[in-house]
Amino acid sequence: MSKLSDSDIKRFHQRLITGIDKDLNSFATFIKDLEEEDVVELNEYAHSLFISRHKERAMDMDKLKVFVSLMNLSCADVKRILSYLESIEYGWHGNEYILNNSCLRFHPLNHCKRKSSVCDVEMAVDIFGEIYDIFFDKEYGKITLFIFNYCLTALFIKRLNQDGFSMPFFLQIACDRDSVLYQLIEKIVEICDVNAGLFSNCTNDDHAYCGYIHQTYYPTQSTAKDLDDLIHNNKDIPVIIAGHENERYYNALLREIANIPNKKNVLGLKDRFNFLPIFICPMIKSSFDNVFDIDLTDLEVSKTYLTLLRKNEQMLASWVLDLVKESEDRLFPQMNEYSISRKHPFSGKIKAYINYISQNYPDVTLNNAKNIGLLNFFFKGYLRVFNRLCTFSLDEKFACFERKGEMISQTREKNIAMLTDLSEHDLVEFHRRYLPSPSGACIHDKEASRLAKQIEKHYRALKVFIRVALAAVKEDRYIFTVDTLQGTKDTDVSGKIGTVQRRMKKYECFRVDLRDKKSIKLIVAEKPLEDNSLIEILKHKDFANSKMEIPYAVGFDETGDICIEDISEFPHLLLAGATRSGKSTAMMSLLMSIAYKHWTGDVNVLIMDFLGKTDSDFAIFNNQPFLSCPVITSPMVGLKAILRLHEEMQKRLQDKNLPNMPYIVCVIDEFPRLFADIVNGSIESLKGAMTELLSGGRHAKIHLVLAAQDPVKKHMVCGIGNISARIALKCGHYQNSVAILGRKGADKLLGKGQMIFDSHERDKRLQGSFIKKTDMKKLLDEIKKTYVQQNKYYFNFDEIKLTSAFMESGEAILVNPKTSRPNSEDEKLLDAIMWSLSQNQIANSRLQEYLKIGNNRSNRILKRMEALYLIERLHGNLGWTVVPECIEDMSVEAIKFLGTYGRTESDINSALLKRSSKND
Ligand SMILES: Nc1ncnc2c1ncn2[C@@H]1O[C@H](COP(=O)(O)OP(=O)(O)OP(=O)(O)O)[C@@H](O)[C@H]1O
Repeated sequence: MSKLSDSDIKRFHQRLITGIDKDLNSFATFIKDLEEEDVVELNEYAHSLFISRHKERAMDMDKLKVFVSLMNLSCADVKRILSYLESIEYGWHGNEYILNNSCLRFHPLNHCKRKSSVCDVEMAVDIFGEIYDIFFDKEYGKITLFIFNYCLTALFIKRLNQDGFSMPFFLQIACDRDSVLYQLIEKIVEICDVNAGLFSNCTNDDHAYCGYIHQTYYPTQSTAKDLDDLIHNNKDIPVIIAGHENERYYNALLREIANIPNKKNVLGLKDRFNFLPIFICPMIKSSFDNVFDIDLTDLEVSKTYLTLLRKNEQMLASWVLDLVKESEDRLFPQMNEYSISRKHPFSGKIKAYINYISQNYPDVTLNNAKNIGLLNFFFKGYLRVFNRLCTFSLDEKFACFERKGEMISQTREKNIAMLTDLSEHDLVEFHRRYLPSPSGACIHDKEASRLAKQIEKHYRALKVFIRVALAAVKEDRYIFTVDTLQGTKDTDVSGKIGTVQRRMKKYECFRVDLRDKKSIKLIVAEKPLEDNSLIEILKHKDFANSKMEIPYAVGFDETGDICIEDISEFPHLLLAGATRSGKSTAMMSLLMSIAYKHWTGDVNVLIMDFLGKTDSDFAIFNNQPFLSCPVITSPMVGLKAILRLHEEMQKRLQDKNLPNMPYIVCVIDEFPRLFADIVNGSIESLKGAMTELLSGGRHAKIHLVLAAQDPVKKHMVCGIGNISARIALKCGHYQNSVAILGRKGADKLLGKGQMIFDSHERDKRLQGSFIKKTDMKKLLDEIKKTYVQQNKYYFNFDEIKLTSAFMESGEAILVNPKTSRPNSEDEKLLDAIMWSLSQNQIANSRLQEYLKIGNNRSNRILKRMEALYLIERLHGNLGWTVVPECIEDMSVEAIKFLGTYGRTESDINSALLKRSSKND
């Protein structure tokens, strides 16, 4: 019964079933209840009954087939057990590898993979030359080296598993089915399949006796069957799983296999999952943490290189066979009896090597180090085969490599060591290039790793394929880098972010940062981000060491990094946003940055605040030595200040001492109000001065910072087109965002200092810096103490002088006193204003009483006074408060009105004086 055909077995089976039906039934029940291990044991028992010598194994399998057929199991079960029994026949059995190829197995002296000895150094030089040309070819060497070593590892996968090692990655390569590269990979896999025969080298008459032909695996529609086939028939050999013709089944199988390491125990595959396939597909679409994806669709391998590999296939394949058959010698030459008897002989050596890799290449992730360590470990062993083939003396030296342009002569051991060092280096390079930071590899933080996987999963469900890797963990956030896999665009990642965030409810902050052209960043945090400490930036070493002329601590970017910008580079800045969006806060930060950095008088500052509040928030800076004059709140004075600044610019441009002069930064809050309150005659000169300051100010070291709620052209009046640095805070309407940035976006900001900043770099999204008033006060006090005025060109601007100079100037707003007579309504208004200026508060009833007029008329007058910014309604309809405390607080229109009817500056001042004396 040396070779039974299937029909023989069937016939025999049938006879036995009818003959001893009863006994078989009880045996069948018995066998059905057996565990997997029991079947193994039964098989071993059968082995001990039937097998005595290796040579008889082929026949033993037939006997086993009959044995199993007797069990009266269902056809599918019989097939399963038979395939299992067949599969356990070859591959690793302890330290021995049983070949599946009858010719290689039974004709050790006469088969296609015989090795020939290397008898002299000339031959050694030739062989080393060929090895070098194959594995270290500049263009294709690294690919070959990587795949070849991966295949060597696949041969030892069972032994690795037994020693508690698993490969961190399965391998998936994208390449064209008709490419030379595909043929190259097939050839490498075939060379490394120890069982495959090399027919061109066969000296036996009938090479069908080989009994084994290497085959690529093509997935079918039954993933379970595929898996069964692969596990049983492709264990302990490298195999390609090809996905060019059956993409759907291929993807299903890849997903199943990629998930197996997680559920090996559940599936009962713990000791049987001994294969390491290479997946090859036309295009990489999937994304798994444990699949090393390499897209080589653009690589064109030369035919000459493939020919070189083919030419050497006999040598290469015979070395593989030797490595496997003599693995104890090749891989563990110094292993003593003690280590052989140990349960895990591999572990120590490989672990030490992996540690060495991760220490020597700190940028390489842990899993990559493991991969490199394992791959090069087998390559080292592989090269050692050569050593055994050499019959010449160990001490004999030969030169086959160059170092620094010179051939170096050294022993063969040294030559081998040089090649293994080279392969280590190339493998590291290869990993750096193709697997820079896979998720789950460099993510040491458990939570981050879990999060990365979740993110990938949610995106995958939306058909967006990405690989997520951790870039940094900051106190309250994770920053991931995202690599898109083929077919996925960057915009797919940002487009689906909302859906992914909704599915990951725990994380309130989920942002994609696409600014860095090279990589996408994903910032994930449980709470909305709250970096805004101005003090943190001011005390940061980058701020202290900054060589910028006028550094401004703008805020924090999405990843939590600080952002500092140079005001002198802007050269002017427009800052705009809705009310309460954070404009004043941003300007405070800018002023604090100047105060903190420049305490020797190299930057002078002018602050104007036209918000119309009685107490300007900027008043906190009054008396700070870097200020050229107290905060200006009156547009009239503002007008004069701009004219003076313009004059200063012209003066400076003629002055050769300009380089030594301080910078002047002029900050104007609610800039449009400056124009609103200036009468026609002065508007043109103000416009002209502003426009010239904006275009030429930088050359005179003068920089403007303009803030506005609504920066539409007609409000800004002067040409702001050449203000290239712009900060948009939250806008109420997208049109405002367009007015500031030229595009939408700022309308989507959340407020509270969130900003979009365009300067030399566009579209920076920042959280503006913030400092509490109390801290600001403390800090300013400290700054004041340390301030030393060193710059002798200090730009001093005296507000009082400004006011009177303005009043005296030809452009005075008070036109020809006593030239007009008021009509009766104006007369009443005139009286009402003069009377009100002497009051703190007024009420409709009191006004009626004072002017002796009725309710309607009084209401009209109050409305006109409100329009002139003279009074403001109190809460709860409790009357009006009178706004101006001094003449500078009065609007230009009001002064003009009074002037038209002959009221002079001294009239106004004496009315105001009455009020202040009342307060005293
Ligand atoms: N960078 C920031 N971080 C945190 N909170 C901020 C920030 N900027 C502003 N805020 C908050 O928003 C409030 C309004 O800010 P701010 O007064 O600067 O706005 P604004 O745009 O100048 O308002 P308005 O136009 O009414 O003057 C502040 O009181 C503060 O609480």
